[in-house]
Amino acid sequence: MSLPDFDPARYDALLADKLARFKADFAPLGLPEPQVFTSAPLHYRLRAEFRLWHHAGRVDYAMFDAANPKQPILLEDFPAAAEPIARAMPRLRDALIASDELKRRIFQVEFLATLSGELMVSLVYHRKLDAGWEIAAHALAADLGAQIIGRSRGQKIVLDRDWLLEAFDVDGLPLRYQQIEGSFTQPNGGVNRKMLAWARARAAGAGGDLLELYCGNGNFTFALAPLFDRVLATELSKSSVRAAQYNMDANGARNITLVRMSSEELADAMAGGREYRRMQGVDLAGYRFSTLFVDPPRAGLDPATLALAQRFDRILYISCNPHTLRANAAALAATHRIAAAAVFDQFPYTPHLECGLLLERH
Ligand SMILES: C[S@@+](CC[C@H](N)C(=O)[O-])C[C@H]1O[C@@H](n2cnc3c(N)ncnc32)[C@H](O)[C@@H]1O
Repeated sequence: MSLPDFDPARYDALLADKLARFKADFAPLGLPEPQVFTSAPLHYRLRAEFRLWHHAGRVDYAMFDAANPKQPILLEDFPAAAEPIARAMPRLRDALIASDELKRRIFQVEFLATLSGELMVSLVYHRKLDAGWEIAAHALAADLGAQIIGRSRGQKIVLDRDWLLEAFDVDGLPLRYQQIEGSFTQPNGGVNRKMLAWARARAAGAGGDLLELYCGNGNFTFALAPLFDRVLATELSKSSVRAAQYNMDANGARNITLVRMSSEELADAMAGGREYRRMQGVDLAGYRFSTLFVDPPRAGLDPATLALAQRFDRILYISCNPHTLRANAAALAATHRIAAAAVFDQFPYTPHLECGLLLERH
């Protein structure tokens, strides 16, 4: 795949193509007309990662085209990057060029920004980082107004904190999220807010309790929890669960139980399988689940989780991969129909499309 051409003049036509493909793929499953949620055409990405290319005494941001992987494409800027990243990019490059401590054997930089305006910059090296690096990095952190992390093999130096605090509202509901370096967060902040609002609108009125799998740092959990009596939310990644725990307090959530468990384990526990120590104190049988919410990785739902989903009257499914979503929806077609659909243009100028389905029992 070649690098995207970020041309806002092409935005509408590219999205129309993706939408047409999505509608054609899902038509045999009885897809209702999807709601379409657009992205900002530029400066929409809250995460960006670049290689750093050393040449002629300087260093530049580089990306590689899969068709020509040995030839770096040097970048002056990155039009997709959110404003805090776009502002920091030239300043960071100039600071690297000016400081041997910061520049020596650096090979990668990862940016994470928030809608609340925070910024984290992870600098990744092929050498051990020492006190000299830390002094230079402190000056850089002050200059950029950013959290700086230094990484090399087996080493991670955090100058202040390795997380950001995101803050925004959805439907007037204020939401706060700790986002830990290296953990999953939705890349397109504006589109993420639209996904949260769509999920809330589809979940409204269901009542009862919610079971959520793949909850990450609680991105959807805290937006959906006020619509249900109780929520049981599960996630595999330790750091995401740690962030979700922090976010319980940050959002004043009182009706959520969070368990670190894979979807396969949760499906097994719900099917009356083996006893899980992590489920001690959780009265699974006491829940009155009306709705299952899933936002799985690209692979979609595994067979055990699909079998669990079959038992729910309502399944709200957010997916970053229409192919696995289609396969899962087809597997559920005997029991569930598609009651509502949406596409979210999280990844403009690429073939990727985020989508959502509300599946209801026939
Ligand atoms: C697409 S992300 C969604 C996270 C969250 N819903 C959000 O909006 O930020 C998928 C999440 O599934 C988690 N995950 C991956 N495999 C899993 C599994 N087998 N069981 C449970 N969670 C898993 C990942 O750690 C990641 O947090």
